[in-house]
Amino acid sequence: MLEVQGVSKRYGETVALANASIAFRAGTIHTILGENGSGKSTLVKLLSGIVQPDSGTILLDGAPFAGFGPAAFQAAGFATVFQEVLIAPDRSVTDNILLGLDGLLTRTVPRAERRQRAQAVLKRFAVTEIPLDQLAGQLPLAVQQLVVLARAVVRNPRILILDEVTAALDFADREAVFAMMRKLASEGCLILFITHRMDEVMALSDRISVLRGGSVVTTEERGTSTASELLKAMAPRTAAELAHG
Ligand SMILES: Nc1ncnc2c1ncn2[C@@H]1O[C@H](COP(=O)(O)OP(=O)(O)OP(=O)(O)O)[C@@H](O)[C@H]1O
Repeated sequence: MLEVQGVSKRYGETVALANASIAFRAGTIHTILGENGSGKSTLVKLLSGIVQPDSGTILLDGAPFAGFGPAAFQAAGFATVFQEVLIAPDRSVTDNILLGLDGLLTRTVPRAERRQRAQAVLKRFAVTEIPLDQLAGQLPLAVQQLVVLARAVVRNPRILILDEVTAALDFADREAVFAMMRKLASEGCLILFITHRMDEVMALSDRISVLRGGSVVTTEERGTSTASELLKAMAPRTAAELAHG
């Protein structure tokens, strides 16, 4: 469904991605694992239309995807929730969620229906009650992250990219987000999941790719490697130091 083929990206002297290739499958939760600086964020930015590769190709449904810029990627069904909470602080929760939809639609849909749509999408995963009319900037950071997640989900994306989004959430909301991820995947959505937490990786992933120094070390099915084998693939030296105390 989605494939990156031989993708490279440098920032000056720094190689962020080096000839990286991963084939993703629809209807899976595909985790990207890697230490800080291994290229995860660069891959996320590439698949969000924010950075362009120096070389290599993105294939969507078997054809090279020529679009550039966030709007082109969104139109093709990609939705990304970034690690940094990108909220419009002076707009209501409802407005923030419906920012995910077409601008014209959000202006023409009556207020009551706008609230209903925002409520419906939040119900899919937020346990915390979120006041729809409150200015989003006044909410705690974890709640803001749920609002941003709702903005992505309201678009019914084919490809949902979640970059460290669960870190700030409390336990109940995190579990609810995981349940939603599983449900979306069962409906055919591809979910790219970026996390540092090995328990989440082992519990949720259908497939796992490990990045190291911008290269893809492995792409494998869940259960192929143990958590410590994955850690070793991510950071062989750290894993060896841990093993030898
Ligand atoms: N805009 C930039 N300018 C210069 N170097 C950059 C830029 N963005 C990323 N890099 C470098 O590229 C490499 C890969 O970074 P990237 O952010 O993709 O890694 P990451 O695995 O997402 O790390 P983190 O977990 O810290 O977000 C790093 O060495 C980083 O310092």
